[in-house]
Amino acid sequence: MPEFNIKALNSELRSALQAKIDQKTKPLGALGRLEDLALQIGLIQQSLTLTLVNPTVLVFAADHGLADAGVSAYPQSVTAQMVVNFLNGGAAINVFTSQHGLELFIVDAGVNADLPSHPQLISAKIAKSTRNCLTEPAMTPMQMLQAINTGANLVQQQHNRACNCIGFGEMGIGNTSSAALIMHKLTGIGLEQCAGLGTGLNQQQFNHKLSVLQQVSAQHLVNTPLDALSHVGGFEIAMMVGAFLRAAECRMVTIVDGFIASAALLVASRIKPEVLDYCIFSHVSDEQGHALLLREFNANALLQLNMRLGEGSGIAVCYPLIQSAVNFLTQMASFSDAGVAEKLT
Ligand SMILES: O=C(O)c1ccc[n+]([C@@H]2O[C@H](COP(=O)([O-])O)[C@@H](O)[C@H]2O)c1
Ligand SMILES: Cc1cc2nc[nH]c2cc1C
Repeated sequence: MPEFNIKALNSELRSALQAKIDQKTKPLGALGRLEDLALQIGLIQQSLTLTLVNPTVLVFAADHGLADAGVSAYPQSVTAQMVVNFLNGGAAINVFTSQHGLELFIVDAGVNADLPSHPQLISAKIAKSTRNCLTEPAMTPMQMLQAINTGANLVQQQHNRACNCIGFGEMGIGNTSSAALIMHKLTGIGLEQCAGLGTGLNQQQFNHKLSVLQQVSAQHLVNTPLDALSHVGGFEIAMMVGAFLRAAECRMVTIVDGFIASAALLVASRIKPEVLDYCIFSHVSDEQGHALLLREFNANALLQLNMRLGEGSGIAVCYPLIQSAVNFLTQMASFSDAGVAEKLT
């Protein structure tokens, strides 16, 4: 496992940031959670002058052997088909990233198909799909480490081209099952609360998914977060673990998407709890386990839109709020600039 040198946010600038926020021409506290965001971003960037440079979404795509067990409403082939859709600009994440000026790259972490080369596609396939964890570990420890390293290196490349704000999306038929299993193994919360309807199972199909997940869980004794990741994870999830850790190490503003991304963050945070200091939680997904998982992080997501898409869509949709937080701190007049009288004491 690579070493990640992640510093917890230190509070040195907290009072100066708070003073700057309070001097803006508004009643004290009137920008609510935008003020909390500005403070967090200031502590991440160790500056009173916030910037968002080359904001980027990386979408990690991979297939899951467990999809063979009938745990999703869609066939495995949809993973590759959606990657092609991303490359053609036709998916929700394309629309929302271009709407808000975010860069978008798709990472082939382990899609079960040969994909065309494309300027937005990063080929980093570990294998064509994980193994079916109903019968064997999803990946070898070597594959897991390769995936973690790849995720970290891809974020490093973004950091090297001055990107200081990043989010991770995913695409992988069957990956709500992997995410639920990871959550269950690491938190002890019952599978019936971790699993959900994913891409849209009916009640009977959900019962089947739950019984498959119970069988999987009984097969794998795991003692560490990395054990859970290799036994029941996915290549896209493992890459996101490395990505979250490196983003925090590089002091990047890191935006968290939905249930699957949060399961990756759970693994990362069990390795380095300080990673959470760098995270902004974009939304609460409609996937059943997500609200409970957010509670594990003590997180209060910015949006509740009943979305359950993945792809990084929550990141793109909440990005303008983060921009507003940065912009009010950098562009609003202070009481003295504007000659506005301050609060009566
Ligand atoms: O991000 C979420 O919270 C989320 C919730 C439900 C489904 N998804 C997406 O749906 C796919 C996984 O669903 P499933 O049913 O195949 O496990 C995968 O491509 C995810 O991006 C994503
Ligand atoms: C069509 C489709 C699009 C998706 N995007 C993320 N997960 C997805 C799952 C499906 C099925």
